[in-house]
Amino acid sequence: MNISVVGTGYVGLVTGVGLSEINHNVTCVDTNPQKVDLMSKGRSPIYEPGLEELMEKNIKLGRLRFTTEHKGAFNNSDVIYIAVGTPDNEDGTANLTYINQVIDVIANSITEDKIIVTKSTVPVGTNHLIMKKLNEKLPNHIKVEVVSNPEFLREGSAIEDIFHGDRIVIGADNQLASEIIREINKPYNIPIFETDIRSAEMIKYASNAFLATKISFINEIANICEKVEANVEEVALGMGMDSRVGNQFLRAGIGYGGSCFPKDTKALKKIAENVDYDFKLLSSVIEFNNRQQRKLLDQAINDFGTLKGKTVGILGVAFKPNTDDIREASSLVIIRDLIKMGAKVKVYDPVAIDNAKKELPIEVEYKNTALDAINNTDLVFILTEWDEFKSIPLECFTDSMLTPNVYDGRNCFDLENVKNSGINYCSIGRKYIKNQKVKL
Ligand SMILES: NC(=O)c1ccc[n+]([C@@H]2O[C@H](COP(=O)([O-])OP(=O)(O)OC[C@H]3O[C@@H](n4cnc5c(N)ncnc54)[C@H](O)[C@@H]3O)[C@@H](O)[C@H]2O)c1
Ligand SMILES: O=c1ccn([C@@H]2O[C@H](COP(=O)(O)OP(=O)(O)O[C@H]3O[C@H](CO)[C@@H](O)[C@H](O)[C@H]3O)[C@@H](O)[C@H]2O)c(=O)[nH]1
Repeated sequence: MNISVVGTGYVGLVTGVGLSEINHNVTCVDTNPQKVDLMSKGRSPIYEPGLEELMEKNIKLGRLRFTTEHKGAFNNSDVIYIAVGTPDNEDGTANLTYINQVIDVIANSITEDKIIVTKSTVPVGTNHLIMKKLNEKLPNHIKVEVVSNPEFLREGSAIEDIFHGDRIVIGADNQLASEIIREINKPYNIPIFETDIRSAEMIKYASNAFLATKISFINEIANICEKVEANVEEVALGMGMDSRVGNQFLRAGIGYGGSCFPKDTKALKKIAENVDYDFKLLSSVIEFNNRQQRKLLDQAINDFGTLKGKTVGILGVAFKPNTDDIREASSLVIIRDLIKMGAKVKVYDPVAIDNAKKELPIEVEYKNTALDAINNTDLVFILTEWDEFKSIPLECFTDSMLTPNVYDGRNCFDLENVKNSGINYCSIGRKYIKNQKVKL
């Protein structure tokens, strides 16, 4: 099948690469010429393990190409996938500017019937609006069918997810369109769930909101564990053995971030509000997560009175390991506040430094190694659980910090090992340890 994919962020690029790998002819279109140039050479603009190898392979085989020209790409394709961003507006609603731009460019470009597949996460009702707008704008002899095909990949394991995901959701009103999209996806050999368009749109938001709720739930349990001297990791293991609970998404930490959970929870709350439904549970999840992101910072302020003038090392800016994405990362909240308070901040991340430089205040100092970021600091925050950080010998903290105060937001170290290390260690949901009260 000949396919165009519009937008080459995480979803568009991985979708294009995945479809080419299962033998479709794919043209990815993006408005950003620098990105298109880079991708045409087989280079990925995002850090995603395994992605470049597949890009190179499929470009060589002639099944994957990149362009800035929508019209040519669309008219050589049977199906157009939309994968542009749907960021949040200030009020939390989904911003459909890029979707609307794509509607216009499709309406001005196509010369025959097409199937449009929406990969972007869009509020319930949007796919019907896309179909209505397109059919109004297009000449009478050209018709489009719109199919909702939400994406569930996770950053950092996108390649694994695209080929081994739990399900592919196809929401369609038109049976023929649904069958064509099912056929396109068949080689993935992943269970396909066919449903109506609105339910498909809701499945995406409900899934993300549910996972965000699960994380917030374990984080609240973690906060109680600290007070009753239980260990949240043990609790999560014990809970997860119940298959009704499930053992995933029970890692306690400093809250969820990323390009999806924060914006999609807010958008779902707004979707509910628009039909006069007060989604109280989700509002509380959002509010709680905002507090949890600051939890260790508040703890440090509480411990030391003020962090003004202190030298602080930061390990990890990415919102999770194996990605260079820093969108809505808990690290951003903490680093910005530290700078505002007058702390001196030294930051290290294995791959996200370039993105951090674009986002963070200019006062932040960037280091080339974890050790450089730790060296001569009064306290260290661990904000992403990169494997590299988990293997730092504990002596590095005691030997090179001015005072070994470590605030570990991702529970990277075994408590037993830390206990005898001489580190003043604070983690999440595990008994708070301070060997000695050190005033900075
Ligand atoms: N990032 C994820 O892990 C993930 C996972 C599942 C679903 N989603 C959803 O997928 C959608 C895309 O997310 P993303 O993170 O990949 O987006 P992104 O914002 O990182 O990238 C979007 C890309 O679209 C391009 N673009 C914008 N307008 C265009 C146009 N008119 N024509 C061609 N290209 C255009 C931009 O240049 C950019 O490269 C969102 O709705 C998101 O919620 C994202
Ligand atoms: O037990 C856990 C699991 C995750 N997180 C945090 O939750 C956030 C999101 O993690 P994850 O879901 O692994 O990454 P994303 O790439 O944001 O993927 C989510 O968002 C995507 C975009 O919608 C969906 O496609 C995926 O299915 C969904 O998992 C990160 O900050 C993680 O640190 C935790 O704190 N504890």
